[in-house]
Amino acid sequence: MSRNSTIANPPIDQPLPRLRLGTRGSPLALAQAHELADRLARAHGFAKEAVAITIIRTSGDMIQDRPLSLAGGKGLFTKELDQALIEGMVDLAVHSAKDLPTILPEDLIIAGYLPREDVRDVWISPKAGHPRDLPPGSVVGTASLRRGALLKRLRPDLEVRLLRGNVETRLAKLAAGEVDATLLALAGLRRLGLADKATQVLAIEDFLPAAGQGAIGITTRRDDAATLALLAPILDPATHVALAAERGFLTVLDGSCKTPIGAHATVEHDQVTLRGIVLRPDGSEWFEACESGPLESGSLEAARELGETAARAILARLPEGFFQESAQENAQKNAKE
Ligand SMILES: NCc1[nH]cc(CCC(=O)O)c1CC(=O)O
Repeated sequence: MSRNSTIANPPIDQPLPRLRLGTRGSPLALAQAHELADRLARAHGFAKEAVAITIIRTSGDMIQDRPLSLAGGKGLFTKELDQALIEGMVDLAVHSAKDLPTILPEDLIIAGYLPREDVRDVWISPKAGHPRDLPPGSVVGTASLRRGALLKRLRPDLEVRLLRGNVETRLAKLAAGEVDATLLALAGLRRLGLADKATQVLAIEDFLPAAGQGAIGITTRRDDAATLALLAPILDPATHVALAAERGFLTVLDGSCKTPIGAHATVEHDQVTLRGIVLRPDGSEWFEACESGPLESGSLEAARELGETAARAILARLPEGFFQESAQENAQKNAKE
């Protein structure tokens, strides 16, 4: 660049805030990162390019051959992102809230969540419009213990098989006839522009979603006031309250991904309502709870306690040895495959 051109073209842009955003590299993670970057840029009137998206590969992305519940469970999608934040390589990280562990490293916090997408699961099958209509003995692929157990609750005769990979990979395996049907989150399909692949959106009563499903969570360093201030206008308080309740529920029960657990909280008419369920992996037995309480202003703590109360109501009713049996059942089933 010659000296002349520099003089002729003085910088006219405002200095851009440089935010480095860490994300996994899957198409869904990238779609979520772009959604966050767009919202930040719109809220502050700066160019989207001011948010530098940095892809970070996580252990969860590398393990493809076994269920993540056997590979260490929660944290596999976040550990490397956490490290990048702590080391100051990135200023914020974006996650599917569903994949965020209940405990974060001391230096990090969940700054909040974007407004939640539809929380429901969908059914995808060329063979039947609903799980009820699938021929006896058909094979359904899923990597989710929760979806497998909820499905077996409705249809004990179906075979549930492990189906891993990102959303597109799973759809390709279904199209290739590896399984007769699969279940996915509507939110993920929407973000990928693939919502038309859904055969049927499943009722929340039959398929209670995973804690955090449909929400995008953002983590930052606890002491990074500048990043937290930039995020404030785009975060959704109602989603944060609902997620606090769902995560409270999960924390008391089991964060290890070895038990099928569903949790869904809503915030309406100044009330928080949480429904939770714990099932045996084969869907033969289940335990439910529902808790409601007033929404006090800024009451993340109250919401978390509500979730914990619901979880304790279930814990009190679980047969002795429930979690060990569940983990064993899970391990045996996977050993057979
Ligand atoms: N574990 C993978 C994952 N994490 C978040 C979503 C969907 C998007 C969301 O729930 O926000 C998915 C795929 C799926 O469950 O279909």
